[in-house]
Amino acid sequence: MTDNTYDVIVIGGGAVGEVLAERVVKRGLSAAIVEDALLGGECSYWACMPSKALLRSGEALRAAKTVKGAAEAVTGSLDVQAVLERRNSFTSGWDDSGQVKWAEGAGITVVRGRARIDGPRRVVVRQSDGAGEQVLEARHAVAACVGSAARIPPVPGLREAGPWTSREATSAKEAPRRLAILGAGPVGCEMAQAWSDLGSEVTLIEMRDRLLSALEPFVGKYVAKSLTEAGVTVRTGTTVQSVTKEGDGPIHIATNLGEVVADVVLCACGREPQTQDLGLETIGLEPGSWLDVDDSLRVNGVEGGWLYSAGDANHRALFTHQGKYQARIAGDAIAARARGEHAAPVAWSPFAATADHQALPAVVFTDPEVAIVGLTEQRAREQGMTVKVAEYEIGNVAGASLRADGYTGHAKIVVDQERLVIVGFTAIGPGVGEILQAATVAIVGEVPLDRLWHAVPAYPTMNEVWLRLLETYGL
Ligand SMILES: Cc1cc2nc3c(=O)[nH]c(=O)nc-3n(C[C@H](O)[C@H](O)[C@H](O)COP(=O)(O)OP(=O)(O)OC[C@H]3O[C@@H](n4cnc5c(N)ncnc54)[C@H](O)[C@@H]3O)c2cc1C
Ligand SMILES: NC(=O)c1ccc[n+]([C@@H]2O[C@H](COP(=O)([O-])OP(=O)(O)OC[C@H]3O[C@@H](n4cnc5c(N)ncnc54)[C@H](O)[C@@H]3O)[C@@H](O)[C@H]2O)c1
Repeated sequence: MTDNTYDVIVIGGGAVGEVLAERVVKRGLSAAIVEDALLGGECSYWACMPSKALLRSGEALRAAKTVKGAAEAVTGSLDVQAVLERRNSFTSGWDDSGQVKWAEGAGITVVRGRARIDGPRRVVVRQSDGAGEQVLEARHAVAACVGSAARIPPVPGLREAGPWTSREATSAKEAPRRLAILGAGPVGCEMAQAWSDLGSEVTLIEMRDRLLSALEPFVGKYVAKSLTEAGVTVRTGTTVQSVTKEGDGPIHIATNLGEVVADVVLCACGREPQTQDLGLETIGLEPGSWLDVDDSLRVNGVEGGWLYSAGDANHRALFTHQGKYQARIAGDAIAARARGEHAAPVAWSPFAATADHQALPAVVFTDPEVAIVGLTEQRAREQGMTVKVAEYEIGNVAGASLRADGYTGHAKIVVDQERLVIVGFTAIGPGVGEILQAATVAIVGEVPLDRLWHAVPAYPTMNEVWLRLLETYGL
């Protein structure tokens, strides 16, 4: 045993790596996190937190405008500088010393540098301070929580135009005059909302025929309508052919439906793995690939089963909350196996991230926001389920009409006809993120509809949509 031996070595100190390290330490193991950049990762500095901070002020302003009495008091517009300063406070000015203090307080060793795997249970770190290389050994497990990076599609001229990725879009210090966004997934739609609120002329370009195309079709229509009303130019079914930028001049984006001119182009076209230089070839895995894991987050195809991966790096569910859930599951599985237990990843046991498959919740923070958990109707049918759906206009419930004059929103449940349980829930409307957990509990708990009928929503809250959905379904 040397000083550089730990029970568990976590590569990547994003939100997910931090939770995994904390979990194993709480279970009595020693742990080191190797982090190359800022401890806290993407979510804290370039993703969830700064993006939501950029969005919140506009949402609050609009919310006040939808309540008569309060609306009359809104006489100004957003203070852009104040919004950006508030965003900066959420990223602690891109300083991770608070996170390092937390980790050390939790009993985790933080090693600064770029890590690569060098054969079984061995990690070599190129130290950030230039001091050379350090070799770490793991007694029980290495967990690769290395996250993901923005994907730049192979469009001629795009890279040369110096596009923004989500990193620049969440950390920019001023609003571009004209912003073109490629891709209308969660990143593209949220950033269109945020920078439009902050004064940019935004054009949102999506190659598919609707926004947020992985979700129920009504979602994309609502978001397109609200973004258009906010002044965003929405172009769906649009293929980018080439991008040209000459000197300091504007960027010209040639598409199948004409040209878009912008000062900045943001690539919001999905994510790619960060495993090119992780040393995967030393253990028989393919560099540059997502890490394929079983339900206990153990990487498949590694002899001895000592390598785990949680969070974006395994490409199961690219959300902070779900990555942290995986980290808790992986941490418990590692600790149990270190005690000599089998820790079989049986569905819904402490050692299986079962919710990744059946109950993945998410909120897209456009205005109105989108809340989803479980399967869409189409996905459920593709999985061979016989389903019946119920839909309801949320504005008809008293709680929603009190919340905003002219509240507009829509909700849908997907019910498995064999088991008579809800397998999917989607809602769009102001504040729907706050009613999502009820759906998650119903799906995870596989609560039978005839029992759910007795879960009475308090009046007058937006939760009453649950009663209306069940009535529309036929109860
Ligand atoms: C704009 C945007 C907004 C988002 N908003 C939300 C949201 O509102 N809610 C939500 O749930 N999700 C959101 N997400 C997704 C969320 O950010 C990710 O799912 C989450 O950050 C993944 O966490 P992670 O720990 O797996 O990876 P990361 O946060 O990427 O952390 C990985 C860490 O590993 C380090 N690293 C990588 N390779 C090495 C190496 N070889 N050696 C040492 N260190 C290494 C990196 O420096 C990094 O710090 C958003 C994503 C984006 C892009
Ligand atoms: N609120 C949240 O929880 C939140 C917010 C942002 C991101 N995220 C996470 O981050 C991940 C990445 O988000 P994302 O939006 O970058 O990826 P995504 O894969 O969800 O969406 C990318 C979009 O870009 C489109 N696209 C791809 N290439 C294109 C091209 N050349 N031209 C035009 N359109 C193109 C795709 O059709 C798709 O609609 C998501 O999977 C999500 O899990 C979550």
